[in-house]
Amino acid sequence: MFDGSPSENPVLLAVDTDDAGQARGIVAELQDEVGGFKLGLEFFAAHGPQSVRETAPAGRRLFLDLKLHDIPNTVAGAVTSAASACRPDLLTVHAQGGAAMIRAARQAAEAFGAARPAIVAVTVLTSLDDADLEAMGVAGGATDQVVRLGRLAVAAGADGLVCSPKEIAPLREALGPDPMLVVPGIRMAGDALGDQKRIMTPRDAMAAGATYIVVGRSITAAEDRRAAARRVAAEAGAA
Ligand SMILES: O=C(O)c1cc(=O)[nH]c(=O)n1[C@@H]1O[C@H](COP(=O)(O)O)[C@@H](O)[C@H]1O
Repeated sequence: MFDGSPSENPVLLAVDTDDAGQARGIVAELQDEVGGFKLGLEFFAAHGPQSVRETAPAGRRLFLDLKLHDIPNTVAGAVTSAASACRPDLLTVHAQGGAAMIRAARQAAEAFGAARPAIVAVTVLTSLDDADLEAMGVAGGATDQVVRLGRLAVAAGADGLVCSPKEIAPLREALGPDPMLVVPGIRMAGDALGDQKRIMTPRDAMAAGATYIVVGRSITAAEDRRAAARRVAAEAGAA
């Protein structure tokens, strides 16, 4: 299976668009600057799995971000369908789906043998802060909740976790060096936050122990995307 070992370039570029031509253009322009590409719900809902496969370049990681969150049987079926159709290296589920759901996702992935996708569990979205969690009945703040969900997800068979950069250190302390930590909520100094609330720079996130960083608008919204991608990759320590 995809082992998640960091290669020279830990930057996964989030290609968030419903325009297939634009997505292909971004991939063609930046495939030498990043370690892989994330295609998510916006693209998948518009164009489906075949187009995901056609857009992902060979030799780069494909992160299929569908954030599956349903009963175990349904998630297992969705993992099977998505893995067959798209052959992703990484596939997301929501940790809040619970242990049985994560176990079912992992079991479904195992059927693909050595080529199986890594199951990565999203803990607490980076667009939420402590007040948002409190409003949803989660007391104790984002860090506690991320560590709680992270322990549960890894014990249930998740290969890795999605967390904000703020929780990398507490997760490493709780779970050690093994779980793959896939980290969005990345901004270069001075960039607009947009809807993100728990953020850090590429340099700080990598120094804290991220395996991969997920970067979208800091690169895709830049006037010169290639230069922006190079700056992010250089900060992240890419060779
Ligand atoms: O699962 C994710 O990738 C994800 C989880 C999360 O908690 N926060 C988050 O921003 N993401 C994704 O990471 C990307 C961040 O994009 P930018 O904010 O443009 O860098 C988006 O594609 C989000 O879907």
